[in-house]
Amino acid sequence: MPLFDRDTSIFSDEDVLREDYQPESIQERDEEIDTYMASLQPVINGAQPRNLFLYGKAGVGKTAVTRYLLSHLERDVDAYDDVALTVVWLNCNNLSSSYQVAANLVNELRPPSQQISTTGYPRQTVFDMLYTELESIGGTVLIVLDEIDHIGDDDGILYELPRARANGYLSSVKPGIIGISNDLSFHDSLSPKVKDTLCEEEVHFPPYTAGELRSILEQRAENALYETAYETNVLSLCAALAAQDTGSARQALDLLYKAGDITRAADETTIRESHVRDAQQALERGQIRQGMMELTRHGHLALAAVLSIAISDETPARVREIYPEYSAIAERFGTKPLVRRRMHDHLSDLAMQGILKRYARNHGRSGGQYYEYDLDVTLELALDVVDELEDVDISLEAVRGAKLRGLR
Ligand SMILES: Nc1ncnc2c1ncn2[C@@H]1O[C@H](COP(=O)(O)OP(=O)(O)OP(=O)(O)O)[C@@H](O)[C@H]1O
Repeated sequence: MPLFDRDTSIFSDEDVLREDYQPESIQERDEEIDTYMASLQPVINGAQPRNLFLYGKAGVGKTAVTRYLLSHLERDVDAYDDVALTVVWLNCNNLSSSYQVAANLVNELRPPSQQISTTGYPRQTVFDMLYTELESIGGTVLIVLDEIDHIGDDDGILYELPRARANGYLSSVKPGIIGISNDLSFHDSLSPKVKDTLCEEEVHFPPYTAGELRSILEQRAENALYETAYETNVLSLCAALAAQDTGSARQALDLLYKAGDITRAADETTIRESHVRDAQQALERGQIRQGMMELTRHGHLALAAVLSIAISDETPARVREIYPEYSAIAERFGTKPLVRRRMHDHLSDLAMQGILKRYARNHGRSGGQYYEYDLDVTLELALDVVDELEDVDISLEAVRGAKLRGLR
């Protein structure tokens, strides 16, 4: 008897639920697609492309829609002899300057044997190399810069590249930039010059509603799961949970995939609501674990302080109550405590990551505001995760100690 055998009851093609799967059609984004297509129209007309800025939170379809439209555009330009389109994708994660973006673009355009070092050249040299590469391609070149917000303040390339033709650096190529960002504040932080150029056209992708997520899930489930693999309300539940939390299609798809996994692991043949709820907990745990793993030492210490206060049932707690606990734990583990304000920065970061919850309170008549913090996840979950993090940071030992005290 084989050790492994094929899945015959849950997944007919589980790859369809994976992150990198490109759906053949896009659901529920008609308005955004209309605006997007209008912005791409000059390309098929053989004109200079417009620059485009797409923004919206994670998982709301920016990449999926871009891939879908650009693959159609690449196919459709074939019908016109006078348009040659090249699409270049660059993820700007970890690229924090125009120089780095330009150098990485050069490498995207060059064969592996002619790659350049991404440091050490004068800025203009790298830009000149980029212009040379673009000229050698010719035609229309659409440059998709995903996670463009990583470029930060050093955003000159977003102005210079689209203007390169007008400024005489390029002649045989028509470049256009498609910038994608899930940092909603990036748009406001752009300099007016860059904003005018890059944001010539803008498409905002709002979070999905439960109904929209349901139709995205229906389309995927049809190809990914056997017809009898799930109870009817399962898709609605995944859609509702994701809509209440983030409005992200990625989250909804992850929930369904995980629920299928849990069902399969339990040797059952039908995904039910309880599997979705278990999946939600498992994913949440995974996220918290990831968030905790990535904390700095002082992040761990600040979290340890809140956890130990939560164990004594004294949360929400004010910063001035958390600070002595934090300092005591830090000293116990041989780390010099930060000043209160800096520890507070760590508490804010933990709140941003969804590990802590922050409440702004007002001092009665005297005015002024102060903050209180509490766990944003159940104490049980946080402690379980901490228990699993055997090798993380010694500071979390403090929490284990507190846990034992609490149990006594
Ligand atoms: N309208 C849609 N129709 C079908 N599938 C979709 C739709 N929107 C999103 N998806 C799917 O959801 C997942 C996440 O979408 P996508 O990667 O496009 O999000 P994003 O907005 O680019 O997120 P991020 O900013 O994190 O990169 C992908 O698997 C994608 O195929």
